[in-house]
Amino acid sequence: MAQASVTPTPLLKDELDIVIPTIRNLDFLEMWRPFFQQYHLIIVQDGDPSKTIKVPDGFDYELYNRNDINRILGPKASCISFKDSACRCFGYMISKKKYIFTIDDDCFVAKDPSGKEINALEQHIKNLLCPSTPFFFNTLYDPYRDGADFVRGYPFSLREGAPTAVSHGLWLNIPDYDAPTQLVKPLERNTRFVDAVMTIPKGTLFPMCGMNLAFNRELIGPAMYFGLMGDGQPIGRYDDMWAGWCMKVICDHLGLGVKTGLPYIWHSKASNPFVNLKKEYKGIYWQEELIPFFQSATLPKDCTSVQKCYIELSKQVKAKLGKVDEYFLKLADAMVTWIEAWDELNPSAAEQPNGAGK
Ligand SMILES: O=c1ccn([C@@H]2O[C@H](COP(=O)(O)OP(=O)(O)O[C@H]3O[C@@H](CO)[C@H](O)[C@H]3O)[C@@H](O)[C@H]2O)c(=O)[nH]1
Ligand SMILES: [Mn+2]
Repeated sequence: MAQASVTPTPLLKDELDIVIPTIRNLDFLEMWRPFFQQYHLIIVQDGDPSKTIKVPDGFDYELYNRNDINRILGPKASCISFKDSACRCFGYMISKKKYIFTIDDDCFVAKDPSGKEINALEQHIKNLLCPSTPFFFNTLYDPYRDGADFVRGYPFSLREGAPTAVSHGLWLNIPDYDAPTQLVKPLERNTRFVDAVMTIPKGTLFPMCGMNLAFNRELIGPAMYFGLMGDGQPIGRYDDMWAGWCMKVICDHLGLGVKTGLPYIWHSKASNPFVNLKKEYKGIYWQEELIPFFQSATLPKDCTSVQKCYIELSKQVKAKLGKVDEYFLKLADAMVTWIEAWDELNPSAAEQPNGAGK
């Protein structure tokens, strides 16, 4: 008898939200339909709330514009950026799911060297569902992938690995370069597909890009604040960088893992490098002081939850970065407001030890 074809239920179908920050119609979803249609979308509409964002039929979504954010958060909405992709972190806060995948609306389905379309979401889920190796580097990269393992000399006491909090994907075509690099190399395209996933070692920071990113919201969600960027702020395009530095310090403290590498997406649009330069330039010199701050940041043992870690970090930001620029005094306060808003919207998960969910 012919077997009825059964469509497998996508992994984490009811445990993952896809968060998209946008200022434009979401036609890009058509290309992602085979991979995204079964998942719930959280669309964070930036800019003019009176503009209508068109979403292709057949997708299950909730959409929040600035009016919604102000209505839901009240005065605490001040911590959510306006006119910058940083607004996406509101989607992380309002979600009720265990996992988040966030993607920009100029990111499309890439193909691997064999020409097969890459299901980026599926790869992120694989990355998040298997452990990380932050305490000892495995030279054959991800030991949990099919066809790989721990190499000789890898301590057996460390082979259980650590829970994975973040999966950082990459980009073919337009790489995520800063404005000066973009200006010097306007035609450079990333054509190099590297078939690897690796854990970023404990004690090492990295430049986290928000355009193709997934994370375990119950393990690290409260640390994924994308800061004060865009309208009314002296800096932009450092939203994901700030979140990545805070997140990594907290992951290292709590013994959580962060992976980078597969999956790739196809990044189709180079934003204007001159506009980007205006947004980024303060960040380009501030980061020479920010990185040493994060590299030397330590959190006390009694910081056993992400919220406690984040509040402690905000105190250190206020104490040590205010001398860099008074912006960081404002940012430190916004970090506290973010946690207050997060706990208000997520009372059951508030103050879980080690960031664990309910
Ligand atoms: O004011 C805005 C501008 C854009 N968006 C949405 O955010 C993403 C990213 O926008 P875009 O692709 O135009 O800009 P990029 O320079 O390529 O973005 C990279 O820079 C990072 C820092 O911001 C960002 O995370 C990277 O992807 C799109 O979905 C826009 O619709 C917005 O919400 N508000
Ligand atoms: Mn882009």
